[in-house]
Amino acid sequence: MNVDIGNALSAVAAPGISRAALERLDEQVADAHERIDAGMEAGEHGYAALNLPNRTDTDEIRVAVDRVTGPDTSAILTVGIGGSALGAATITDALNDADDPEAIYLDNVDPDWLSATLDRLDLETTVLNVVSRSGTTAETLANFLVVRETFEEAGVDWTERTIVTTGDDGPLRELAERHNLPSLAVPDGVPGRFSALSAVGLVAAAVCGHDLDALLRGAAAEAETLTGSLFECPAYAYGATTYALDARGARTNAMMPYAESLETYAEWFAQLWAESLGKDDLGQTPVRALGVTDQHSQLQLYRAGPRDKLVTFVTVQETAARPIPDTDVDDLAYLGDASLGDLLDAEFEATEASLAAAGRPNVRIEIDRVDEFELGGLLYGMEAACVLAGELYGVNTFEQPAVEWAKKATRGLLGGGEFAEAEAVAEKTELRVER
Ligand SMILES: O=P(O)(O)OC[C@H]1O[C@H](O)[C@H](O)[C@@H](O)[C@@H]1O
Repeated sequence: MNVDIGNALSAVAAPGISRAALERLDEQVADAHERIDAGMEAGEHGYAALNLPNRTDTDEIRVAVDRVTGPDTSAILTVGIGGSALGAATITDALNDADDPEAIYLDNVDPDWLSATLDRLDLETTVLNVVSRSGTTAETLANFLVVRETFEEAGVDWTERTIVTTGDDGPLRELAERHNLPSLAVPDGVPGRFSALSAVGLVAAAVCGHDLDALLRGAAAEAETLTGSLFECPAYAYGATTYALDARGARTNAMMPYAESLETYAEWFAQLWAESLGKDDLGQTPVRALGVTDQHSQLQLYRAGPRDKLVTFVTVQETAARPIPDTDVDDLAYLGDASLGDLLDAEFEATEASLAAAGRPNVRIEIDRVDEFELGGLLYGMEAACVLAGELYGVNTFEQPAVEWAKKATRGLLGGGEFAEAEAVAEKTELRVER
């Protein structure tokens, strides 16, 4: 990926960063890089994720997947949530076409939606992919139990078509062993939201026939760029710029890919950014947007609302050729000389310029096309950017203790143990207005 931070400079935007401040920040980037490099070298928790391009065994994934797939595989149903769903979903949503098995992600426990999803699937030809790093996440295990029962009720042997990815121990690991299911391990030291380039993110891609090695090659090429300077490393340029802009008031980061196929990528980015950096009263709020759709929904606010935002564009250089047909309506004649890709490009350039003209900071991330290689680079680059930003903020990038509170409260409410957090739920302050 390439990154253009020109529109984040204070010469263009407010908030913005001056060239001199960038030079000073680059010294901090050099120190942070040393720390990251040492963490990678030692395989330390979290930093180990940046070693995945050279560590993930794609043959092992393919062998496991071969045990549950066949030429008639019509769908892959992934049961997982957060980091155990969003990386895989980003990849299959970006790369799948109509001929590939449908990739579905059960990352919610909404009973209406779950039932409707299961009702429309041909379970005989559906692969079940259960993913949980901890093996204990209530939503994932509850959904799995419901799905398993649905298979049984339909007379379909779920053990023949289920693949599990989980940690070395825990309830899911036990279940995989008891039923002799093909199973893969979440690699040591890799938090869920950094695991897209491991079995966690790649099983669904393998079932859908995508080139896992090209994904990893793209990530490895991005890893090669990690050096001690933001001026030489696109990932660090992005991480350092977002950090600097946040410190200067851009508290929100709107991730806006200009490709429908990258909509889920913005969701993945939101978890990466929020859970990694949102601690100690610090962190930039990620917002999901989509070009061009959200030009007609959110752009007004981004251009004229409070000066508390950075807009991050992701643009794709090559898109499919799809000419716009000629028309005899005079006012629309200009469209006939263009393709939909030309229109998309023009809309992106106009939006980027409109923000700059209003002095609103924005950053452009460019990828050549939406394919395995480029996507691997984008995912890796954003992870490295996040790790760098975490170093600059001085937070513990790889934990998410604040999420635990609600997990305990939920468990307590369902009778799964004594938790003080559950009692706090009953103490809610009310000021109700009823119809
Ligand atoms: O993979 P799992 O252990 O099931 O965890 C799934 C997700 O749930 C948690 O609540 C964390 O906040 C996420 O970081 C994690 O990705």
